[in-house]
Amino acid sequence: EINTSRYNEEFHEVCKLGDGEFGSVHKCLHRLDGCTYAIKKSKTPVAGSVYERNAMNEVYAHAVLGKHQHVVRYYSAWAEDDHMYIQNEYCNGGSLSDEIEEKQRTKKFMSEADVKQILLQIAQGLKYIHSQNLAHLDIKPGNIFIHRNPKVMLSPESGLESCEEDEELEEAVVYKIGDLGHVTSVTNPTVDEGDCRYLPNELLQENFDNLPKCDIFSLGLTIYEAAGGYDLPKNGQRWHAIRRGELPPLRHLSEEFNNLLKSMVDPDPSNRPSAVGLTQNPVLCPQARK
Ligand SMILES: Cn1cc(CCO)c2c3c(c(-c4ccccc4Cl)cc21)C(=O)NC3=O
Repeated sequence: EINTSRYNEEFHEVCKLGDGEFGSVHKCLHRLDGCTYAIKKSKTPVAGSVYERNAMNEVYAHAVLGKHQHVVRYYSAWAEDDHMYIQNEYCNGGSLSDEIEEKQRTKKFMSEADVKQILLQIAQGLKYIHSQNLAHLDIKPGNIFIHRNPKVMLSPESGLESCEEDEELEEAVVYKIGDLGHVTSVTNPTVDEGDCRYLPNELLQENFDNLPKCDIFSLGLTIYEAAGGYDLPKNGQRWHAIRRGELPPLRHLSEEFNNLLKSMVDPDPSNRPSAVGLTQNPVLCPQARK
């Protein structure tokens, strides 16, 4: 028939998850496999525009970044009725931005242990993205999605606990890097920078020599904000002070953790830890995980 649409045929639209100038994202139930997905619907970008390149970057990046526990999984993308659709893994816990707003509303800070967990998990996601010679370039709370696994009670006699010693046990709360619309190659970048609140100065000066360290800078400010470092400035004196490495220490966090955050936003990218360095940093995990 004329109005056959893969979107409507294959999926039942449950609810809207968000929208913006990019288009809209819905929580959708796949009629056949019974699984829930997040599907972004956006207007077909004008051929040759930066929007088209971003749209293609996003799909290429997802295709290259197959399956990783800390990167939102991609399933499919298609075009129909003058729109583009991308079908991703649905994360049921909202975004880190939602969680930060919740903490600000209830006047509760995240504990140092909580923010260390987020930092370690996202560093693992960045380690994977950077190992594929890609950089994300838009790391921020709104692009980190949360998935909460049901509590699986493994009683010892059940023998269900992981038989493989080194099997990555499903974590109760999993943080995942999403929105790959700004992802670009580290070696021959076509940079369309993300949200200026989280970007290092060198990127705005169009110095693309060390894009992975731009992600580290953005992650540092993301964690600083999650730890209760108030809303970050978009410009002005405070914006420049942070880019001079002046990050006011957070009193409820340890000195060593404050120093780690400070090193992540160092004005000199070479002084910032790499994603690999972060995943091995004893401050984040006493027994440094692999
Ligand atoms: C606004 N919004 C809310 C959510 C659910 C969080 O609990 C969400 C998701 C995604 C995305 C998304 C971002 C960028 C590109 C494509 C998608 Cl589907 C947007 C999302 C995505 O890829 N997976 C999501 O769960």
